[in-house]
Amino acid sequence: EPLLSASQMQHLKQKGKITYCIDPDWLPFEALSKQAKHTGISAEYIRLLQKMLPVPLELYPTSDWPASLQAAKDRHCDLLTLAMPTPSRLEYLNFSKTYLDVPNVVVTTKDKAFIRSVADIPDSAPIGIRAGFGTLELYQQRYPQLQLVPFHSYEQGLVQVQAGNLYGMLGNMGSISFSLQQNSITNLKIAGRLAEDTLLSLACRNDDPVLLEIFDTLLAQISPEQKQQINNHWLAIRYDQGFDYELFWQMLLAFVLLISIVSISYLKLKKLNQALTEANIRLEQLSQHDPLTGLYNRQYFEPRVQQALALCQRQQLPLTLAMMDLDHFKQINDNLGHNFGDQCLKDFATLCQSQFQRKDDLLVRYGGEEFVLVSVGCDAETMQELLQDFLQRLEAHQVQLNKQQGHCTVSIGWYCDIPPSDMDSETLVELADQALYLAKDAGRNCLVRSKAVVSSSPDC
Ligand SMILES: Nc1nc2c(ncn2[C@@H]2O[C@H](COP(=O)(O)OP(=O)(O)OP(=O)(O)O)[C@@H](O)[C@H]2O)c(=O)[nH]1
Repeated sequence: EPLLSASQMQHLKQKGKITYCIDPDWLPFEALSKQAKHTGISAEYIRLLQKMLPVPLELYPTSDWPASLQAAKDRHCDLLTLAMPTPSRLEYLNFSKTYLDVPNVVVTTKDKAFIRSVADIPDSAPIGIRAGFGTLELYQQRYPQLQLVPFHSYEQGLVQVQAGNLYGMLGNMGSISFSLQQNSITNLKIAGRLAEDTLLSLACRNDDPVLLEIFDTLLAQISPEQKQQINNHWLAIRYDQGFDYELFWQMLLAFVLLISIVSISYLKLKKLNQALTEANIRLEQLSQHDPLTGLYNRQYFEPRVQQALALCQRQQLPLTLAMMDLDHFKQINDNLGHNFGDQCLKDFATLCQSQFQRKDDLLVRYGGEEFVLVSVGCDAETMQELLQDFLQRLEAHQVQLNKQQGHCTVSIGWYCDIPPSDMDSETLVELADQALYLAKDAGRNCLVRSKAVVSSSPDC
């Protein structure tokens, strides 16, 4: 089926040819080459349209765009290839449906914020725009608050943006990108896309309404794929979205929030860990120490004495184990009260700690009023002196609680020797214990060394 009706065909044949005007300097959309040839996007559309027409499409060359508009007004040409419908143009032109839709963008220096709409352009900031184009008319009408400064070329405007005299330059993405590339401008950025696109149509002289019908029909024949191919050829210029400050701040805020949450959680966790560590230390303390005297308890003693024994056996060192039992402690309790008894135990422990201060000395509350000293490496002579001195210091010490006063003494059975390799800790304790009984038997407040159990008399 033919595209055009018989009457439309007849009309065209009567005309003989169709003349058109272009903007001779508006790449990538259209231009006249040095060889006076029509080039750019509209040239490709003209080629496609020509294939569907029975009569030639003929370029009517002009010196500039206003001259093309004037030529259309004067009916020197039947068509304008790419034009925006504006009220003034509608007086002498009809416009086809939009066949080219190009985003409008704003170019600024790189330090400016991202622009999403006209509202993001600061008040009274001068914005450059191409003079004589439909876009100027459109923005003047829609946004009277904008300080639009018309320029006769994009280049002139962009230079002013670079110089800081303009906040930005507004224009369609195709022309702007082309101008940036042509002039090798790299210190500007496309700061944002505006809501309104440049919608371009084919304009036909309005005294010949059949022309509009014909070109609307023919343009509808051009497939989206063909349009895409043309666009890809001329408009596929990658452009920098610019630095999105809004996104940057949002991301920074999110980052700060995240860091805060992590830090707070970390601090809470650290506090909990600290509390846990402290609780563990306390627990360990409790599990290893006697609460009344602060000395190690019997539970702690068992593995330690085995370690000390093994060490001395291995390294042939003298090992001391002194079993110390307070004398007549029941009587002290009975006569002066249980609290006074407690005070005696505490004072005993304090004196003991001050007497046996070596790093490896182990002092243990072994039972009620029974204590053990384990010491590694000290020879028997020195130990004898230390223990003897301790007996005297304890005897001389006055225990005081409230207004009560008293003294306590201790009996000590002690082992001090390089332990034989077959000796175990139970035997060691037993030897000291036996010596302690001898010390008790000998009248208390004295020392008995286990080795000398049989042969020597107590050292009381
Ligand atoms: N105040 C007080 N007394 C305790 C504690 N643990 C044990 N005792 C008492 O210590 C006394 C030990 O008495 P005994 O075993 O008869 O020994 P003793 O009276 O010291 O007699 P000898 O050891 O033979 O000199 C008992 O009366 C216990 O109640 C304690 O933590 N505090």
